[in-house]
Amino acid sequence: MEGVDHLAHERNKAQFDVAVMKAVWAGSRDAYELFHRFSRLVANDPEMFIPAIKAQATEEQQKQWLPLANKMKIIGSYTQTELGHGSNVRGLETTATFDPKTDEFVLNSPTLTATKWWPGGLGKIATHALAHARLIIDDKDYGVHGFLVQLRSLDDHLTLPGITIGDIGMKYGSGAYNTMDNGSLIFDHVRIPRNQMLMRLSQVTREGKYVPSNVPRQLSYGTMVYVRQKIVFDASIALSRAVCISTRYSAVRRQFGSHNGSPETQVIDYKTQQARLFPLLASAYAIRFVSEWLNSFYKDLLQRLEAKDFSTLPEAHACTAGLKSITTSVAADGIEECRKLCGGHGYLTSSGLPELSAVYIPACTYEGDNVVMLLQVARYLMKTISQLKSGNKPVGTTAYLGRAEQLMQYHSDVLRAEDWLKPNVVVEAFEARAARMSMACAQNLSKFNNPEDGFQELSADLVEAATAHCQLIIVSKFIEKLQQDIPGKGVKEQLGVLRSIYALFLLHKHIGDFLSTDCITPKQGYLANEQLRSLYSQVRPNAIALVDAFNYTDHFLSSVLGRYDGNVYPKLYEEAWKDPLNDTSIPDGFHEYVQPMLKQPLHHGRL
Ligand SMILES: CCCCCCCC(=O)SCCNC(=O)CCNC(=O)[C@H](O)C(C)(C)COP(=O)(O)OP(=O)(O)OC[C@H]1O[C@@H](n2cnc3c(N)ncnc32)[C@H](O)[C@@H]1OP(=O)(O)O
Ligand SMILES: Cc1cc2nc3c(=O)[nH]c(=O)nc-3n(C[C@H](O)[C@H](O)[C@H](O)COP(=O)(O)OP(=O)(O)OC[C@H]3O[C@@H](n4cnc5c(N)ncnc54)[C@H](O)[C@@H]3O)c2cc1C
Repeated sequence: MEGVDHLAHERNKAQFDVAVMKAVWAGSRDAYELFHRFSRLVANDPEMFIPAIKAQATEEQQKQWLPLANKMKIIGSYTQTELGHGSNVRGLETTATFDPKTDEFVLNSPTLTATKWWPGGLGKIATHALAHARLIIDDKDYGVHGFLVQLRSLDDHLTLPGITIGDIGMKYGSGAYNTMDNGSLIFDHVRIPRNQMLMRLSQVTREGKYVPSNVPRQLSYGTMVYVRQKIVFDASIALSRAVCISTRYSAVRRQFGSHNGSPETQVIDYKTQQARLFPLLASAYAIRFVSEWLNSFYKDLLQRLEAKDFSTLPEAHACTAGLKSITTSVAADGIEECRKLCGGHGYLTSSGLPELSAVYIPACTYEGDNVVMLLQVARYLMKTISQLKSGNKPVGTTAYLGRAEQLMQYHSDVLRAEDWLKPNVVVEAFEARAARMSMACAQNLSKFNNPEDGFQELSADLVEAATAHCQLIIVSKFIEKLQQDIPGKGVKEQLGVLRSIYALFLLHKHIGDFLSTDCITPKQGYLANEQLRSLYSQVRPNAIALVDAFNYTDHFLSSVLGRYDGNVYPKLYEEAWKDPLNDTSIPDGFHEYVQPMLKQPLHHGRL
């Protein structure tokens, strides 16, 4: 019935102050930015074009281009990936050759695989590209740099001479990413003025002299680092949306369990449903808190870069790359699990889950393929370990590697299930696991004469070590979050339950790592799982309130299953009738194609 809150009985069970939890969830961002962030998932380009100009253009170039971009007088596309290269930026083939006679660069796509391919906005709407191309001066290749290129006339939007542009076609399912004109672009000797090479980091003089960057060349990758830390925040939005839908629906859905006419059992009360759903609920909170930390870490990096302090740049790259990888994988897999948690109705478009999945899953690929990103983390870990011998004391997120010797001797002293509720017990186990996995890789790498051969041979193990490292970061930041002052009745207690669920779920899922590195005993692993079950029972009465704390409107969720009022069945039925297929009783084509078959005479009893 309209206006009735079918989940009121669930909301009344809450054991904490929901208003405070809403503020904890929103953190430093207001509701607008939460919405704005998610809506940008499919409108990605101003997302990158403008930050890239800020990161790579001189003050003078920024003065010229930023006002135009900010006021949408030009529409830019971050045009890096090509048909033949996306992950390997240094392998890009587009060229920008300096012509000293005319003081111009000539942009060209020398091969088919040099075709720019994927950039958002490029296909139909962008008027300008921030094109990444190999800088060539006097036949010398100086590597990939950024160039601002006008693609279309600002009068009639037609493509300019030498520019061939198209959309790359339909993408995955009917998902919202088909509203994004990811495009293709071929340059045929297109000339641009020299001052349209972004020259904050390195320059080309009028005489054609290359002035190399006096800062780490990787700063030219700065926009990707910026977006990767944003993507971690986006992962918390996408996952929490799916968890909100499936939690509310799990409380509405009843199946089996009726005795003598009693109501059937709410599926949220099944331990299997809890074991699948509650770790995702905990993960949404975990990702939100690590994204807050990462955002502050990134802001600190920017301040340091302003002061030419590059000390945290390698760690910032490793953290943004690794956390982007881990959190997008968890969110993408979690959205699919939430669809399954909703049974058949989860597969309906009106559940909001298929669309959410279709629009979200490329996050595991764009802004850095998730495996390639974890390999970057692995390189960073191996480098950190190789520097231990020279007395280098790791700090920050690798500080635990400075205690690697001690961690190699670690054995968990967990005796009872509740010992796993102690944050220090958990962190030690996760540090020992991560340290031992990285040290084992470093040990094995040292057996190879050619370190690069070793790295390739061991890359699967290295990815697992990088995963362990990133999961340690997320667990640690969740624990740190709860060391802050958090007011409100029961709020910290509930977050403590989620923190333990997040960590012990990971321990259970990756029990092989913990056992094979001899960090814990099988018995201690069993006790962790025992404790998980008890934790799920503690979440159960608070589950609806914990997803209410995301503060999402029904409009934002766009899900019949995730409605705040839980009034699912009437609305499911109502939605179905909105489908144009139900505008007529007899479907199009029936008379032409089906009826003739039905009318066919029977021959000897056979059609
Ligand atoms: C809502 C959001 C919507 C987003 C829409 C999607 C938009 C996009 O997809 S835009 C295109 C994104 N493309 C990518 O992310 C490409 C991924 N590839 C890369 O970033 C690079 O090719 C990468 C890092 C894998 C390799 O770079 P490469 O220059 O070959 O470096 P590599 O040789 O591996 O490492 C050299 C050094 O640079 C360091 N380094 C590499 N990248 C970075 C970085 N970004 N910052 C700092 N240091 C870096 C390495 O750690 C290494 O350090 P050290 O020498 O100390 O070991
Ligand atoms: C929806 C969407 C939007 C995008 N928007 C943009 C945009 O706006 N601008 C832009 O420039 N680009 C954009 N891209 C492109 C995107 O950045 C690239 O697709 C992404 O970086 C992955 O690169 P790739 O396609 O070359 O994958 P590949 O690297 O070819 O990956 C293929 C497989 O090879 C593996 N692999 C690759 N290298 C290694 C290695 N060294 N070791 C082990 N395994 C490896 C990968 O793990 C993966 O399994 C977008 C892509 C998508 C899907």
